[in-house]
Amino acid sequence: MSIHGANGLRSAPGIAKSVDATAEATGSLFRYVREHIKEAYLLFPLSAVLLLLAIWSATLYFIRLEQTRAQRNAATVSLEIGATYEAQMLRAVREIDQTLKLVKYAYEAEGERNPLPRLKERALLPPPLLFDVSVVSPDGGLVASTRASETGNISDPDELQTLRHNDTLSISRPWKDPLTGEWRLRFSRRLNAANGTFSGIVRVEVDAAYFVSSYDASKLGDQGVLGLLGTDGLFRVQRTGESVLAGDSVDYAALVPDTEDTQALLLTNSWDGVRRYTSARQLYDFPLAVIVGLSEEEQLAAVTRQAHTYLWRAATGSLLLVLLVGLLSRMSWQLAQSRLQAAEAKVAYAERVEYLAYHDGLTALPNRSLFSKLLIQNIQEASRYHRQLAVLFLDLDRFKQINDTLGHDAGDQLLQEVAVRLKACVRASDTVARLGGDEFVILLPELSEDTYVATTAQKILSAVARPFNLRGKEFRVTASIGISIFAQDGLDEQTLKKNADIAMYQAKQRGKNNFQFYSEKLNAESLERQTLEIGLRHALERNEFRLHYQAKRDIRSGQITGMEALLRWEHPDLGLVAPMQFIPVAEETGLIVPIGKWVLRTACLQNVAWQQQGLPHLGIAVNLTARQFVDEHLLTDLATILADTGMDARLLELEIAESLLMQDVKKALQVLTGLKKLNVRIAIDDFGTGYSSLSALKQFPLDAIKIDRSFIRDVANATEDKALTEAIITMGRTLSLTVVAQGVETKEQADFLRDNACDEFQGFYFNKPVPADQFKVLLQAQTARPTRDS
Ligand SMILES: Nc1nc2c(ncn2[C@@H]2O[C@H](COP(=O)(O)O[C@H]3[C@@H](O)[C@H](n4cnc5c(=O)[nH]c(N)nc54)O[C@@H]3COP(=O)(O)O)[C@@H](O)[C@H]2O)c(=O)[nH]1
Repeated sequence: MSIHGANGLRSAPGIAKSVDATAEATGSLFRYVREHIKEAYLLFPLSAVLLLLAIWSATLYFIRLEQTRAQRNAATVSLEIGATYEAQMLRAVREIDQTLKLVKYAYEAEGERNPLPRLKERALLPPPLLFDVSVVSPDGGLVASTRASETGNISDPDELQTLRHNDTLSISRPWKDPLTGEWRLRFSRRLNAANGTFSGIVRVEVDAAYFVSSYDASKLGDQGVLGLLGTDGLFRVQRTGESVLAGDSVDYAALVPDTEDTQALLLTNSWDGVRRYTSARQLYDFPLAVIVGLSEEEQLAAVTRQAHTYLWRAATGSLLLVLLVGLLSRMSWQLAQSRLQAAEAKVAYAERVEYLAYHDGLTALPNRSLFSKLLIQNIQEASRYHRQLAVLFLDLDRFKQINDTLGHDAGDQLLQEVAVRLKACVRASDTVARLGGDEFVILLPELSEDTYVATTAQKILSAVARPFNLRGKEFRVTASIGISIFAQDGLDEQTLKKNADIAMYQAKQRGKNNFQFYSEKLNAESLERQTLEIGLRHALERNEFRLHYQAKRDIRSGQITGMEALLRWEHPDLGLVAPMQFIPVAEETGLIVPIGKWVLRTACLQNVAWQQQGLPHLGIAVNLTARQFVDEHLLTDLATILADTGMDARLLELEIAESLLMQDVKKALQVLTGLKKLNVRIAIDDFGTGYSSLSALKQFPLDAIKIDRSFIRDVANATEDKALTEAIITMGRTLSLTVVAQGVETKEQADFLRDNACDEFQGFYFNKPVPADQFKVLLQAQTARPTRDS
């Protein structure tokens, strides 16, 4: 707050505020001007203001100059006229006084009672047209006069009274002649008798206009004044233009300077209120002063007109300049604005481009690039301050299914909702990003508590698991999360992301809807899986797959009744890879579909080849996985393969796991019916593990069941397994299905199955899976010498 005044009084807060605000506004204005001074829209007006200042300064200067000159001139003229007028009046009054003195002399010295005729005769009197000379008795009676007939007021008691006691020149008050209406003046002197007593007066009467007859309108104008003022302050006569007046009273002392130095003063004349350059001079020896006045308005009229012309021109010029500058400034402003707008649009565009470069268009979350940058920054900080951070890799578990069944719009809606839920689960300082598809990644830069990561991961799982409302229906998805921690699981961005991905994969493997922390063990598994996956992608084209064949034998005769084609992968580095290792990877990646087609085609070709070689026409079984089973092209592909290879469909058996059929009975029935129409045989694989209902089994168009190896393993000893195996065989027989026991490894197992009327065996006890050439030998041997196992 500011303190004003020496008394230390503080100003009121409101005033101080408004002063501050004004100062601030002024400061901002100056700053703005300073920053934009080079802009034409400011430069033009500023230059124009300077130019206007110059124009108006010059105009006003010249006007003032001319006014001063005119004023001086008016004063000078007033003085000059005054000097001339003074001389005229002095002469006129002196002449009048001379006449009075002459008559007085004639009266007193020569004793003439009426000297007027003699003096007139000798032409010593002034012209009678203008002057009336009279002799008046002490009582005011007219003794003699040059006027033919004396009219009007001939006796003036004041005048008589004054001269009775004084022997001076008396000048009367002006009086108006009642006959002519003209103002008149009388000049008188005392007449003495021989003994010196008052004997009357001699008088000269004059038309007052005589004294202002020198009024020259060319010099004095219409409003000038010429006047004869008595020392008593009474105008004896005054003339303005054609108007002759008398009798006005003024302050003599104020009007007539008591000095030799006469000046013309600009005064408002009290008798008519007109401002005039007024000069006044007292007449030497007489109680009179001459007054000359030049009207200010008239004297300055020309200058005023000139000034108006100057002002008009300056105003016109200023207006034109303002208009021109206004126009130029406006154009320049518009140009600057459009430049500014273009620049702003450019900046906005750049910002938009940058935003798009770093954000996901669907969820508005940071994208992969931005996440990488943030992760790198946070790793640097965590490293500097010896802190931990966590990267959570999240993948939705059933997203593809929702996308496929509900469409991409619903999928997008789901992803947006997931993004919102994820953000709600973390702190503002954490980062949620979308990498693409249904993959999200979360950065927890500060792990305040040991349990924070796990708590957050669990919170996320719960949030995602809550139902989503898509297209008016409730849907549920789950998520799998992999977690890597800096610095224990990686020191750089790539490693942390990769390890979180590995952990996420493990979470998927472990049943989904869970989270896993990265570990070295996980890494090893992941590496192996990666190696397999990479190799699998090229295995077909590199012709690395082989088929081995395992015999199925009749339980009584021991004759080979058929065979199962089993896939093998000859990996260039890993050697022969077992199907249990690579088939799950092929299933997950979808590679099982082309690989499965290759198996079907190869098995059929081989079977047809053996038939053509004269070997027995035996059935051949091929396994189908879940993905193959639901593949929409399965039936057409199969029909094509059968047609291409010339394989008898009735000799081809497809083995489908019981658990797979039971997942979706309706769908299974639909596919099995289609397969059946192609005349292929259908066998339920791993029977006993899938908890089939009898009603479902009855619906399916089946040909065989293969009792799962786990029952056979202890069938000779375990009572429960015996009972179950017996029950399965009975059920198979009831449904008229061929019952095959798989995984038979011992004589005891074979005996038990034979005793319980199982139809066929398959297992190492008889044959292991072998390559085609070796299996051919088996077939040839059987053709030559039928065998019997008993
Ligand atoms: N979709 C496809 N699945 C296939 C294909 N080839 C194989 N598989 C599946 O891989 C699983 C493992 O097969 P594999 O390692 O070949 O094992 C088979 C036999 O070697 C094994 N077997 C046979 N007799 C015995 C035995 O006495 N003891 C014992 N421990 N193992 C034995 O059983 C496997 C065949 O089982 P099954 O298919 O249930 O008849 C396997 O589950 C195959 O399904 C393929 O081309 N496509």
